[in-house]
Amino acid sequence: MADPQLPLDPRTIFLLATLMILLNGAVLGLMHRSLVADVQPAASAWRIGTLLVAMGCLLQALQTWLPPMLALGLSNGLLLAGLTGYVLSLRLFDGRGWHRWLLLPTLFGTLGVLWFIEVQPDLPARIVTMSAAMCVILLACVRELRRERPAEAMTSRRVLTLIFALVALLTAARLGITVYAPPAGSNLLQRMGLVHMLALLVTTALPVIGTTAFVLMCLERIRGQWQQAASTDYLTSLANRRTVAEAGERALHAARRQQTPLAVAIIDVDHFKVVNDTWGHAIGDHVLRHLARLLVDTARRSDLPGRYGGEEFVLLLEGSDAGQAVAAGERFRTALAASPCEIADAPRPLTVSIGVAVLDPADRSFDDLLRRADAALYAAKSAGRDRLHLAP
Ligand SMILES: Nc1nc2c(ncn2[C@@H]2O[C@H](COP(=O)(O)OP(=O)(O)OP(=O)(O)O)[C@@H](O)[C@H]2O)c(=O)[nH]1
Repeated sequence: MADPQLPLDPRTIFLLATLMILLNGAVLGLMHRSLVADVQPAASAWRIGTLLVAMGCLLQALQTWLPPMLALGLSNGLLLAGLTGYVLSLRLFDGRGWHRWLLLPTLFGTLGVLWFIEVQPDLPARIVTMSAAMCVILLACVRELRRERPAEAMTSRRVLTLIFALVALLTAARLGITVYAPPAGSNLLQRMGLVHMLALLVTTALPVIGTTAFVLMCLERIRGQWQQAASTDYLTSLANRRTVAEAGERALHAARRQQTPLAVAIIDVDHFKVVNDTWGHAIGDHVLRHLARLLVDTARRSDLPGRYGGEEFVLLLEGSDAGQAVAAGERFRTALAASPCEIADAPRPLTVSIGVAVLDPADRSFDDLLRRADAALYAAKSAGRDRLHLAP
């Protein structure tokens, strides 16, 4: 029966919550196959967590018809285990795994609740135990969410952090109020105060709102992966041709505006066909990755190394004049001479030819600058390879 003092009957809240949580979990289940493989384990753990919370809510709703051990002990245990599923899900989302310490708050909370039902019936102590265990798990979720990768700033992740932090805060408030003004009687459903009611509402809303935020987090991860795939070269992970062209165009406008120098170097491996023909395409790929690593290692932080296609690399040198650009190219040639690539268990010397061009008032676009660097590269090849040429 509805308590006339309360705006909502707690049993109705629990039943509605169970339904909403199950529907929300079902949406996540339907989406499962559309998620990329690396977020699927996290999504599965989230779904299991959601299912456990839903079962916990259902038992809470049915508590007047069930023995207290079953209704309260099991439902509280299921709620805590479900929330632990969320911690595990967030760990899996970031590539971390299961840890047995994760089970401790659920064990402590469930055993505590059972103790204060069967051995020493005490409603305030039960609420304090359950709230304390919940707070620990919710704060563990906040902690996991705050370990954001710097390159992956996600709005949905911050929203989810806020949701978990808010529920933790309300649960802590419920704990505090229970300590200072313990509720009388033994049945919380019939004696629920406003803070208890609010904490209950927010806790039951958590799986619903949280699942939406979690789905958005998965989608943001997928979008990031697509952007990464579209802007980088699959073999070397360097910026691809399109990214370099876009960055080059932006750099050209900035250089014109700020009257700063800009240069570009095109680097081409000498006789690369021989590598492929002698050792096969896989070794050729290995050589290209070796060169890409060296290029990254020798470039300054402000330079953009990229793969322009085939055995051709490019280095965008913002703020570099002719002297600095030539020095950057020679630095790479020297590094390559000092680090021959390991092929078939032996170091094989490789050489490159480099064409460098510095921005000129006559260049109308980044393409013009590249064309001059390409002509300089051609001159370097024609002059016998293993050298750098600066475009006139
Ligand atoms: N392994 C591998 N080979 C590639 C890739 N892209 C292009 N190539 C090979 O790169 C070679 C380029 O050969 P060429 O254009 O004749 O140039 P080269 O042998 O380096 O000769 P020069 O540039 O004139 O010194 C070809 O054998 C291509 O098959 C790739 O992604 N992986």
